[in-house]
Amino acid sequence: MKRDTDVPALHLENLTLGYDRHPAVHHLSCDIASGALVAIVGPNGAGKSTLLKALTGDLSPLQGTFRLKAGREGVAYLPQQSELDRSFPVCVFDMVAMGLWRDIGAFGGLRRDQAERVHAALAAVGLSGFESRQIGALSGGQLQRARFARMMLQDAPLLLLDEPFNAIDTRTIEDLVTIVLGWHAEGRTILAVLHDLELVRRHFPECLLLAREPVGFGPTAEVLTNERLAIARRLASDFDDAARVCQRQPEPGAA
Ligand SMILES: Nc1ncnc2c1ncn2[C@@H]1O[C@H](COP(=O)(O)OP(=O)(O)OP(=O)(O)O)[C@@H](O)[C@H]1O
Repeated sequence: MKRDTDVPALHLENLTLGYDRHPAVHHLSCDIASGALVAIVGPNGAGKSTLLKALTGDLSPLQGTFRLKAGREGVAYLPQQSELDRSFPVCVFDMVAMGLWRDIGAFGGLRRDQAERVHAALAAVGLSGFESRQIGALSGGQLQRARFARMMLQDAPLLLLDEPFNAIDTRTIEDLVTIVLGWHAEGRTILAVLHDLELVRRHFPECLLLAREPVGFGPTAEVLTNERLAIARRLASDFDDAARVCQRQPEPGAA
């Protein structure tokens, strides 16, 4: 009989994704084990954000399928930071409390224990004392800490992080990496789009190298070789953005 731990957190089968019928990611097949800590790496335009968007349900596959062990409601997604994040007239406490929306509903008030959870999440990311600050008045690093606190409260088994350390100073990156490693130690499954290969080699045991198609998936040291990185760069630069949906089948043994 299959044990629960044998079921992958994420099963991708010949997944092809794109916009307006133009493919952006081709023929991606792999199983991500429950509790895995996986970096998604690849050149600009490789399809990394597109993959995360599909996993959140924002984008329907052009071909192929994927299966989430925890279902859609078990996914927490941290998109790339944008100016839009700062434009809402909301204070840090209320923004972080949104991580509890499944428990409290759109218009519910916070119980005392829920408010304590918000304070605890703020403390865990080093933002105690910032509760009543408007989010538009936070630095980029502070805002990212608040977004991590909100994600913490979502308490999801599958976490998708899109460039979580982009434009963040070294000290903040260290603190946020520690939080990610804590989530991993709790048994959550984590997929993070990253560009800093040294950081990936130091902290992420597994890696998916993407260049519109999978170039490698597995232990980071085996995937991030000079040879594979060169293949990824070449594939990304050769890609025809105007191509129609590709009919080519995946090569045997490809990720
Ligand atoms: N909303 C969209 N509509 C049309 N094309 C899009 C859209 N979003 C992304 N694309 C295209 O899909 C391809 C993959 O983009 P994606 O953002 O997934 O790449 P990425 O690997 O995340 O890149 P980066 O490292 O630069 O963030 C690119 O050619 C991009 O122009």
